Amino acid sequence: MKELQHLNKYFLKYKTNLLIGIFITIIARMFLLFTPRYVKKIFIVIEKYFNEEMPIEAFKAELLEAILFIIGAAIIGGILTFFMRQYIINVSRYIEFDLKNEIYEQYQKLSLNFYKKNRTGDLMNRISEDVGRVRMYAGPAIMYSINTVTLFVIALIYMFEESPSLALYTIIPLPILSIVIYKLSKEIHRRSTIVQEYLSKLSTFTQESFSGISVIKAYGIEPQTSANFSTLAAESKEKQIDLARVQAWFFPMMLLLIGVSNLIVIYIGGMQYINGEIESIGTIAEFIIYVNLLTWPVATVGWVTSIIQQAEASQKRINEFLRIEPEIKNTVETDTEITGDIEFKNVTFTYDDTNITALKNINFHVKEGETLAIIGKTGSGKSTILDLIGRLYDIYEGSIIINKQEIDQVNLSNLRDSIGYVPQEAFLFSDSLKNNIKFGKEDATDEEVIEAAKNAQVHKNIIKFNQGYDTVLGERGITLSGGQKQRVSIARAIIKLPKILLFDDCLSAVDTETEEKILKNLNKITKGKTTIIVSHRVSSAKNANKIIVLEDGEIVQQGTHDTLIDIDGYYKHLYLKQLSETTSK
Ligand SMILES: Nc1ncnc2c1ncn2[C@@H]1O[C@H](COP(=O)(O)OP(=O)(O)OP(=O)(O)O)[C@@H](O)[C@H]1O
Repeated sequence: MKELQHLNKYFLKYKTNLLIGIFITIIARMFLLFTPRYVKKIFIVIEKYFNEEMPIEAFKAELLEAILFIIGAAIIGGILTFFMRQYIINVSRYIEFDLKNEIYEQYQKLSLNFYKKNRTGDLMNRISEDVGRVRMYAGPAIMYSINTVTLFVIALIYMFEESPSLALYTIIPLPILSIVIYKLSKEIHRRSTIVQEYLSKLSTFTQESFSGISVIKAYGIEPQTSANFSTLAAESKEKQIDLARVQAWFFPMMLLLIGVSNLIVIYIGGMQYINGEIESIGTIAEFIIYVNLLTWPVATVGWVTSIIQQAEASQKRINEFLRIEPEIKNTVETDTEITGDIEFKNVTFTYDDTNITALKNINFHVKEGETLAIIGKTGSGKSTILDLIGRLYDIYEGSIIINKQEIDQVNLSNLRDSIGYVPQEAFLFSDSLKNNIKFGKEDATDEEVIEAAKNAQVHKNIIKFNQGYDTVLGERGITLSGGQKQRVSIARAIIKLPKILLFDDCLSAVDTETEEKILKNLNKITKGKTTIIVSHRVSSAKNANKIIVLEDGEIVQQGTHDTLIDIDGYYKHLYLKQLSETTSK
């Protein structure tokens, strides 16, 4: 229960609703327990009438009174049960909502490293399945526990008042029932976890085959994919059948134990009646109702125990995430005005998960409004430089100076707000094109969206779609070509008119002619803004104020286009190669 203490703050938050719910539960159970007593009363009245100890009028009046009481208690009990669920189950839904938000907020705070170390499925499970299990504790488990305790205490008092020995015999099978249900619930949970795993395997498999359908078709491997699917589906079916087999035991076991309890009451009660130890046969009827009323609550003791165990395990997993301190923290509360002056001083950076030293002793300085181009082979560390400027990772060797201040002394949200970043792999949301562009600036007008799209050379493509800017993109923008996606992504970054623009090889999928046009537009837009362009093409770099060439994480050349084409090295090589490619076309 230690882990579940995390929920106490929520119980405290919703204490009023919870207390009302508990109060209503107690009252509702009291009404429910009127019934057996009045059933006994009816038996006594009937016995008296047949023994001619009561006149017919009195008999009718007493009978009517007892029946009305039973009906009244059932109606009131029913209404109260409705409100009991309304209060307690609703509290569990509020807690579920709060907990989901708490986890989601924590996810947003955590750095990229966290996402690399944890699988997406795991992250999703914590917020859906684990929270779902915890909710079962916060709602049903609490409700059924109060229900059981109240019912049990009141019924036991009534039963011991009537006949202590019969009461004792009646409750003997109940703990056995509880244990059996507990064992069954545990086994059901174990098997349903396996079923759940198979269901996620199946959905991952189908999702991947749908996303990769073009590859599957191109390679003609549909029969193989279908066979793999059938195997997985067959295994999943077996697990479902395993689960159904244990579940099928649940009700027969309950019925068996209720039957045994009823027999005990009838047998022992009958003997006691014959021996004159109990005054009326009505007592036996009363006890039979108690047994039936108590069976379900007692069975829930086992069920609730297993719910609490599952909730504890789930909350433990949730707490593990909630306790993680974000690696990248904002330590500056006051606003920092970002001008766009960026300097790297002896920066060496190693990714701690792969131990790859992506940058070695990097030094450069881009002044406000300047353009820096970074050229280099794949894996040379270009993207890493951009990630460090956005402080997606912290460095431990050297320093990154923004606005003449160490990067960790700059207000993190100000820094990120002032960056327009175009990643290497454009990611578009399943939303309209307009909203995808406005993502960079929520309050942008339609004119601003169009202007940004024009500058990114994608406006003409967009207006060709039937719904223009309102065209909704499928998952990851599958309806757009690679080059179109890149340009929408550029429009998203430039609509913000940020102080710093970071382009990570984002023109790789557009032809050189369009690249030329975009670069020309960018020239206008990026006036006064610090721009860093990562590219494999000399055409993207040639107009930059500074060019650095990276190799294996080190700067091997730096200068301007004019100086670098005169020096023998990677840049000149690339320039001549790309020049000959253009002229041979
Ligand atoms: N998130 C990461 N975690 C661990 N290692 C990484 C990560 N990102 C990059 N690396 C490693 O760091 C090195 C530099 O990668 P980086 O992406 O910066 O290169 P790049 O020059 O941008 O390459 P490309 O032109 O192919 O995009 C590579 O060896 C890469 O495997």
